[in-house]
Amino acid sequence: MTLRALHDAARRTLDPVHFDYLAGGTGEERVLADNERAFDRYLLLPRVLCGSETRDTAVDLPGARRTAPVVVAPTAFHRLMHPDGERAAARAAAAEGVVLVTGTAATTAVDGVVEAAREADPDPAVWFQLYLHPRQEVTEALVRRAETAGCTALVVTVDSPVFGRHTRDLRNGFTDLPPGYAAENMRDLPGAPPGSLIDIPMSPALSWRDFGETVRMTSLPVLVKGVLHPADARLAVEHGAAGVIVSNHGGRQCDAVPAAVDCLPAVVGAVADRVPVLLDGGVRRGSDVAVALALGAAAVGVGRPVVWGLAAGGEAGVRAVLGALRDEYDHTLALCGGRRNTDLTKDMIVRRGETW
Ligand SMILES: Cc1cc2nc3c(=O)[nH]c(=O)nc-3n(C[C@H](O)[C@H](O)[C@H](O)COP(=O)(O)O)c2cc1C
Ligand SMILES: CCCCCCC(=O)C(=O)O
Repeated sequence: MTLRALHDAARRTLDPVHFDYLAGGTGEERVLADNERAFDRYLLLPRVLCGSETRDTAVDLPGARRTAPVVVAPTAFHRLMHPDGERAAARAAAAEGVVLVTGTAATTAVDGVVEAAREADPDPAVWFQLYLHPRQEVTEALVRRAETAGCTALVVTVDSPVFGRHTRDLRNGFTDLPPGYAAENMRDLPGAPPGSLIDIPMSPALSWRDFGETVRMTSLPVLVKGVLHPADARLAVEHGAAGVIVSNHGGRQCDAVPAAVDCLPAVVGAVADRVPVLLDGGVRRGSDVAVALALGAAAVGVGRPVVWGLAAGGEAGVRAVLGALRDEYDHTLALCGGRRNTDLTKDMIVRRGETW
């Protein structure tokens, strides 16, 4: 099935309020639209007579050597989308040989997510996405939970000093999870009675110092997610980040920022000689993966399409999305004369309408 067909199937399957939560963005959804549209502005300039019969798309990322430069970006509340929720996504990602990022707001606790990934691959790569808690002991408890579960890296999301105003959710009155669903990682944390949950508060008072303290509390590599400004990418590396994810949260935070891919070259210029730079936002086809890699990304994250697959077909649906992206990417790499990811280089990018 094509990604478009899976999107349509997800729309037919899901409660419209939950579909809106998945599909929507902040404000007038300008950034959401631009993330996808921006990829149309980049074209690939193939090289010829330099390819090979088979290609090696493997990638080395912090805490993970995987078979394709695609990462399942953290998306909250999978059990709203399919009864098997995060477990289905984890099995699919592990079976397809890609990193899965599960998160603070997952509806399955991180140990269950890693356990499910191990059903498909005894040595999976599951990263844990962390919203830093204003109380450091809560952040630390979440870090220990991820370490104990077997996560191989942490991802700290820094683009959410306050929660974005998701227009569709506000219109729909979708402000809380329905009964029977919870952000399970927030259960039994310090300061809460046994068995109870605590909130995931956003705090604009968090700083690079808090990020640095998180890096120091673990031996796992810590990536930072949600960087657009090259100066922040440099600060992230100075404070110990093992990788930088260029992201505007899929157009769900500030509705006046550039498309993620347009921010990639400056961040690559700032730090890619020191740490891997990843990108997410608007990746919908294998050629988008190739463009991002040619612009200097080590890998791309994919958010909504994975959840379309999950809603439409559970584990098989997620595998269909990841398999399609991998096949299209491999095909594009072949068409560009590449043998491996690093054969895609910046000189192979032209901007639509510009001469070079
Ligand atoms: C439904 C949904 C939930 C999300 N939840 C989180 C989250 O809990 N933590 C986080 O860091 N990013 C979250 N994101 C942002 C994604 O990780 C990612 O940045 C974004 O989806 C990429 O854009 P794409 O959907 O166009 O691929 C979420 C995105 C969506 C669509
Ligand atoms: C206060 C609950 C936090 C959920 C965060 C989910 C998210 O990041 C999103 O974009 O939605």
